Amino acid sequence: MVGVVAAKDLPAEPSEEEFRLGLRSGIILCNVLNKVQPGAVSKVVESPVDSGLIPDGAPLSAFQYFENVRNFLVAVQEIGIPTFEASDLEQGGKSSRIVNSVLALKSYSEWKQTGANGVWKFSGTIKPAISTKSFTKTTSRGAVSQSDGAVAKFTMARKKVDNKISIVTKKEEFIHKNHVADEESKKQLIKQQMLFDQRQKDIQELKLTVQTTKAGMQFMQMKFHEEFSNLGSIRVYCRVRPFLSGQSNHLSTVENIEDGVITINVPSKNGKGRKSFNFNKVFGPSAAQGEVFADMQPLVRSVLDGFNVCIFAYGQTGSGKTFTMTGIKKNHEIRSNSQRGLSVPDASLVQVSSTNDVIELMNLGHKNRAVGATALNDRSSRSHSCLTVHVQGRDLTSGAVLRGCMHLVDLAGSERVDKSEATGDRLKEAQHINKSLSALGDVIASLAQKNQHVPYRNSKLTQLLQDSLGGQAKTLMFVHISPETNAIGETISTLKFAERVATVELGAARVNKDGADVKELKDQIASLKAQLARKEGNSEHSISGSSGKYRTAASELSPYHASQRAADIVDGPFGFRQPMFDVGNLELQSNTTLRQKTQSIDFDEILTNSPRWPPVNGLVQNCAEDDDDKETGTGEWVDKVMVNKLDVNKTGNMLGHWESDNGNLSEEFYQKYLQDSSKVYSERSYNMFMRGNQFNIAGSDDTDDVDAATSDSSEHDLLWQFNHSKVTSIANGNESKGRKLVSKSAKSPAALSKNGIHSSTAPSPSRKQMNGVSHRTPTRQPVPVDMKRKTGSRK
Ligand SMILES: Nc1ncnc2c1ncn2[C@@H]1O[C@H](COP(=O)(O)OP(=O)(O)OP(=O)(O)O)[C@@H](O)[C@H]1O
Repeated sequence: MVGVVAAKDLPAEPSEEEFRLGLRSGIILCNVLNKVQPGAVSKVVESPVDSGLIPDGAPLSAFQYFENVRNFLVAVQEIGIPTFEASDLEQGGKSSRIVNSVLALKSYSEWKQTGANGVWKFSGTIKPAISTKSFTKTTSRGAVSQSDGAVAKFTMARKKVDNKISIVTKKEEFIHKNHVADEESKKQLIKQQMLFDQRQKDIQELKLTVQTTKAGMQFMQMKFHEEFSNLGSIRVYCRVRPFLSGQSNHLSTVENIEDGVITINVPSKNGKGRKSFNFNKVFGPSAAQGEVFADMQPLVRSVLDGFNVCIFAYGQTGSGKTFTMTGIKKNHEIRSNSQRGLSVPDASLVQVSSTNDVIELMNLGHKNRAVGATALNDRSSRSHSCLTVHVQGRDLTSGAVLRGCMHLVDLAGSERVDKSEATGDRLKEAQHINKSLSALGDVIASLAQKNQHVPYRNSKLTQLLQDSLGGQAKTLMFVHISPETNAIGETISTLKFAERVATVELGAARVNKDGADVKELKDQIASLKAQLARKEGNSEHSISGSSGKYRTAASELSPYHASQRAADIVDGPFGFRQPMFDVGNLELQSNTTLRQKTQSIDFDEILTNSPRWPPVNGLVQNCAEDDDDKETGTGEWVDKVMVNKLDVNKTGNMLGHWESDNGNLSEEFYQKYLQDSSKVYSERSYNMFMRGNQFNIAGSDDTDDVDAATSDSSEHDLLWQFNHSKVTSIANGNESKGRKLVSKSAKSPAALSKNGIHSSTAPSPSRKQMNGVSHRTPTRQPVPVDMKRKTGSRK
């Protein structure tokens, strides 16, 4: 049986648990009451705990519970305490204890603050108006009678409570709204977090893509450089000179320049035609020097990577070759000042401290290029000029040695002698120049046709360029043209030639690199050979007597001379991979006449007074290199940049008369130059000088001289045979005598004999083909057994 306890039975003060239970049970009571008397409690607040909004055990909202209790009490007040069936209470799932607890609540005049966190706090103004006296104890269906008393009071209280309730409700709504807002912002936050995560992921992916692309780019770049390095083929640039100041007619033959294509206006039957030429690059008349240099900078820089580089300027006389190669070919201004007299503002001022310094400077000035006025160029270079820079670097980590050298070749201009109005010496020069340029054409033609034999030896120029044209160097030909209409013939032939050059395929450019260990071994061998050679030199000294002083000195200088000299005589003064300084010394030894003539030269003095340059080891190392090492064993360069300037033809021209018929240097030469130089020249200037000497000796079999004498330098010399087949040229009968000679000389020693040249001075292609090496027996020199050396033929 379930009963309702009478007030007297109520505990004086319910326990906290009872209190909570009472509060919790408010909803049950309301439900039970409503069941007994439907509609008694109009509003039953669902417990937030029961509805799951507040997790069990969390602080409870007193209002929510209390509201139910209050509603129950109000309802009881109004309808009277009903009689509960036990089952009713049971239905509520709670025992009578609950009911007791609830009833216990009303016995308090004020609600108390209970609980630890204060959420229970309720400043109770609700005071149940039910008098405890009005409760009647019932037995089976215990009924409680309603008290008559404090209805009015209760109504007032109820109003107050209602007010409170509305406030509380608002607060609850506010809280609810906040809660909803919180939920919303929570969702937003989560959404943003997800977005952020996604972005992060995207960024990571992008980063990865960038990295991959970067790596790809680097790879491509590397490949490009690799391929560029290996390309090896000649690059051809073209430059158009602007009209010169003073020229009145500015009608240019150049129609258009665009992306490496230059279009020239050419006269044709119909009046005007056009012809386009393709090059790697074309610089117009307005191109500045800086622009040109910027383009060539990587090529120049590759010398530091151990490549051999050759840049040669080609073109008609006056077309701007020297301008490109030297920056300006400036006329020094001479100023007259009343106080200081004459002055040359642009001239260099060099400090000197000895007579030698002065002589050396004079020598340098003397060696500066001679120019001569022609009708086509009032300061025409009458020689080819070659500036060589040797560079050696060592990889500090691996110890590998990289060697590179760069040749800057400013060719003398080709010219039509009728136009240049050259006569006398000028004419000879012109013939000489045209002849060697023509030989260059032959070489290019042979290379383009992939001929087995390439006639490098037909001129000094082609000998000089041999390794750059056929070897593993990087070669840039810088072709120049004049814009004037009256130069159209030369312009077209020049461009045709250049285009032909562009088709030449060279071997892949190679780095001159020695591993540290190889280098060490080479040094050892070189040192041993040096000792050996020194011994031999000493013994020779005792035998040869008179020339002993010189020989001893020379052998100290370089034992390499003895074994290499003949090879150098035969194959040319300096391959591009040979240190140029070897050559001068070499020739001194190789020529007996010279030896006799130079006994008065005090080499000891030169050697003592001058720093040894290059180091003996370097020279000795060359000695250790046989022919097969030629590409890699390029000789030892000093650990600094060394600059040599050599005027190839100039030397020949200047000293043209000192090459006697028998191929030895003329007396006059020794007297005029060497003996003087022995007194005053430092080793370096001496070497420079002797290089020119070497050059002429090397050309002992050179047909230049003969050609120069026989060439008529007609226009056909300028419209080189490489543009047309030789057969055609010859058949046309336009071939100059000199040209025919050159062509034949390259092919038939017999032909040379016919023309008065000793057959043995000409290269022998048939022998080359047999063994792939050059066997040439110069008539003017004894040929040591070891003179064999690689031919100029490209392999
Ligand atoms: N790009 C240029 N801008 C201005 N002036 C130039 C340019 N190129 C050449 N010149 C001028 O043209 C003239 C001839 O040039 P340069 O002497 O360099 O020709 P070249 O081809 O070397 O002749 P040669 O073969 O006869 O020696 C010079 O006065 C030079 O200053």
